[in-house]
Amino acid sequence: MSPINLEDYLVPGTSSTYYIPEFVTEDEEEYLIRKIEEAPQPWWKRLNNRRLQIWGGDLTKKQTLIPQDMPAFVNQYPDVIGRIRDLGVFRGSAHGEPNHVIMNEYAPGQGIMPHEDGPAYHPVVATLSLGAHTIFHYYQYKQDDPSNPGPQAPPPSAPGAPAGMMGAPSATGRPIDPTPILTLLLEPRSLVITTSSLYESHLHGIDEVMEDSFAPGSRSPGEKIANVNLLRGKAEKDAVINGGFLERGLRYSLTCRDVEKVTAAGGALFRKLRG
Ligand SMILES: O=C(O)CCC(=O)C(=O)O
Ligand SMILES: [Fe+2]
Repeated sequence: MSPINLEDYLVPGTSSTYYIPEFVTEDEEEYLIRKIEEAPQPWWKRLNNRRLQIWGGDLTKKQTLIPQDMPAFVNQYPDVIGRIRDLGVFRGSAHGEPNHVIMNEYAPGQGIMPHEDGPAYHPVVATLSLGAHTIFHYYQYKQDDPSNPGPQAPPPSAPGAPAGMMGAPSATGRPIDPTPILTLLLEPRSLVITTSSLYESHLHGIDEVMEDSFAPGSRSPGEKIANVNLLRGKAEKDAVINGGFLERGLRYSLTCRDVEKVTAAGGALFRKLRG
């Protein structure tokens, strides 16, 4: 693949969010999905509404990584980690490349509530989508505006916001504005890179829906899809431009980050214990 010029993939209307379609090929995607599905059962962690695997080690309560080797299918072939390093987006981070990956699995109807990724990480996340598309929303906290009606009276401009979310307090206890400030369509095989204030002071989430409609008046009307001109898939582009819809499928996301603090002995100890 020829070197990627990041600026060609800047999401319009943002200063530091990038969307790179076809970051891996269809063959690489198929291989990665096979490896994910072949993983031994104990690698999976089951949450209320989805399953995930954590690669690169566990975080302590003090937000320090106890490192473990990444599976070869992420840093050898097809070397997703190396390709992300070569983009240069982690140049200012402690290790210059991601050392930690949370791999989420979403069945249709599953998603993730708006949240922040938190302070353990250098404030950059690169997310590879595999298997199916999703719609990814960024949110801001409600402004401290005395004229703001507050959580009891959500603005009418938030059609179809997920139940339980309207003015819901976040993990930090601060109410969230339910109208997304930015919405992206993430195609399978694409990489999205979130940095700066969207990482540090905003939230992100995925609605729990079986399909995404782009019709006028829906939650993600076509004109709100900020990366429409960067999309590669014909079905995806047509749905967005013509106000159609896309059914959700089984999606995997590899969220790649750099944990700044790492214990020195962890990896060696782990390798010794494993023999
Ligand atoms: O699946 C995604 O694209 C997002 C996952 C996410 O936000 C997270 O793991 O923190
Ligand atoms: Fe997240």
